[in-house]
Amino acid sequence: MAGTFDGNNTAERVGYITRVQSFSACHRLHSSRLSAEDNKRIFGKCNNPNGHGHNYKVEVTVRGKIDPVTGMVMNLTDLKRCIEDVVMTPLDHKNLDMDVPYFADVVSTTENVAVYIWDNMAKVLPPNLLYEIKIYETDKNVVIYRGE
Ligand SMILES: Nc1nc2c(c(=O)[nH]1)N=C([C@H](O)[C@H](O)COP(=O)(O)OP(=O)(O)OP(=O)(O)O)CN2
Ligand SMILES: [Zn+2]
Repeated sequence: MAGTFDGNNTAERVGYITRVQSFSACHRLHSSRLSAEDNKRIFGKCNNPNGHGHNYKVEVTVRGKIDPVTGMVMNLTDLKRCIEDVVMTPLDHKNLDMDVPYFADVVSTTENVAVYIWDNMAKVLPPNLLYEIKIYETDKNVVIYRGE
């Protein structure tokens, strides 16, 4: 009958789900490809030799079909475990430049932290599900990376 609600099970629906996680880390913005003068000029106070810290907030968003049986794009409990492995274990309470081998020669900007998280989340999630990594370095500095 026209207008009768038949649920949403006949149409394919796409949803976006996000898990939010915070971690604390310190870092220094410094490039081995730049002179000391250029590092100071470009990175300013963030080039302080002894570093500085942030309470980062990361939002991991996956995009996919809402399974008509489970009602889920993916189980958020599984997403939580992936974030624990990819974000919390390697990054929380760490010196990004010294404790995370990836950043030994990659400047630990929030853009590059987002790329690091993207690349490693993509390895542990089902194919083509990862949509966006959004990081709040501070309340005012926000970076989005979508794998491009
Ligand atoms: N493109 C980028 N620029 C900067 C990054 C970055 O990751 N990508 N990071 C920094 C520093 O890490 C720095 O800690 C940010 O400092 P600041 O802007 O001072 O942070 P606040 O939001 O706390 O600033 P206030 O305006 O003083 O509150 C710099 N640039
Ligand atoms: Zn910083």
